[in-house]
Amino acid sequence: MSHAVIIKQAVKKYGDFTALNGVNLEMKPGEFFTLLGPSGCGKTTLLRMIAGFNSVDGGEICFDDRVINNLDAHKRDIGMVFQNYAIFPHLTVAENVAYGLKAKKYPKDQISRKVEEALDLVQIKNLKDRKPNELSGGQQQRVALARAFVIEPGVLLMDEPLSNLDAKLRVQMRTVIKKLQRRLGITTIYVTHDQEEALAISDRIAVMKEGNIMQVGSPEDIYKKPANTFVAGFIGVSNFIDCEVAGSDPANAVLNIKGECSLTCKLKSAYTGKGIISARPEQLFFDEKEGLPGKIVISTFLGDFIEYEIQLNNGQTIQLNEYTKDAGDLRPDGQEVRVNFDISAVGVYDAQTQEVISW
Ligand SMILES: Nc1ncnc2c1ncn2[C@@H]1O[C@H](COP(=O)(O)OP(=O)(O)OP(=O)(O)O)[C@@H](O)[C@H]1O
Repeated sequence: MSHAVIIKQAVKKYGDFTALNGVNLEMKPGEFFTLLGPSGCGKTTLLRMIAGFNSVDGGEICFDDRVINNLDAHKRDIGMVFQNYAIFPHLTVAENVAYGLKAKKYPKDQISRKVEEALDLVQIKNLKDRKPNELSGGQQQRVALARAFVIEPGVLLMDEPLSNLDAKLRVQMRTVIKKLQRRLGITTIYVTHDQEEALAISDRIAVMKEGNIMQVGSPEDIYKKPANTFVAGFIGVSNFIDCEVAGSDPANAVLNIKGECSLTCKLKSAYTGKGIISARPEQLFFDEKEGLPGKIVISTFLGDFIEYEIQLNNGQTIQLNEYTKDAGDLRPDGQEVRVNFDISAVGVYDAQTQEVISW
């Protein structure tokens, strides 16, 4: 049965260095949950704590309502898939997949049936008698996957399982993993530093930075409503535009962008001071009358959209994407333009705390 995984105030220290700084997370049974963040933010450390390979220096790791801090890794009801596959080189594909079932002393006929089913699910039944060195990277990762889920663990842990594959195979394999997870319904915790992969594969994502959780949400939430400028900058592309916020009345706050443009928006609460507007390239558009004045530095035709790099008169460089089907003729480099956006669609952040303040 799939477990809920609950992390309460988890702390990990390596000497003086704090790798996890009181992390709280709750993964629901059957959920595909991704830990996403730049290199060194603590993703693998947290995954290894859940697996039982890292000790817990503070807080609790729970499967359902059971604290498992001190439970041995092999008693935790987990399956694990690593970046480097970690399949046994001297065993055939079928023997690799059967390994965990043998250890659990399943009867022989059940083992061969389960192995057949697992190999069928990852579509490598025809390779069952091969040794790992006779397989491609993608095929080896399918073996590792089958070996992990065949034992029907309550939680499946995956640490950058696709990062050794080439770009095309990575995209194929993430669909294989997603479909498989949906079908099996095993709670899955997936580590990656690739934001596109995280958006594509997850039910929910926790974005991490320096041992802290910056935001938890669905891929759509995280992309459309970043809680802070770190998430806005890490997931997709964001243009950050400085402004002054006069928001003593939060229902009618006025944003002033270097005297060139004044906008009103709704804030969560009263705030007056320096602000940052974060707008996605596709949220910006050309406006003949209003908006921020600037000049096109370079235009790049990319098929389905055109990417414009624009230098604003206030000195900032921004990126505006226009979908080809909505665009007129390609605008030439050097053209003077005005750039506008719908203030209710973009995020406004407190320049000091970097947290979102707009409604
Ligand atoms: N055994 C260790 N001893 C000392 N420091 C460690 C140890 N393991 C990890 N760290 C440090 O803890 C921090 C978090 O490491 P971790 O491997 O969890 O990061 P990560 O987010 O998984 O990064 P990556 O994407 O590069 O794998 C890093 O700064 C790392 O140098």
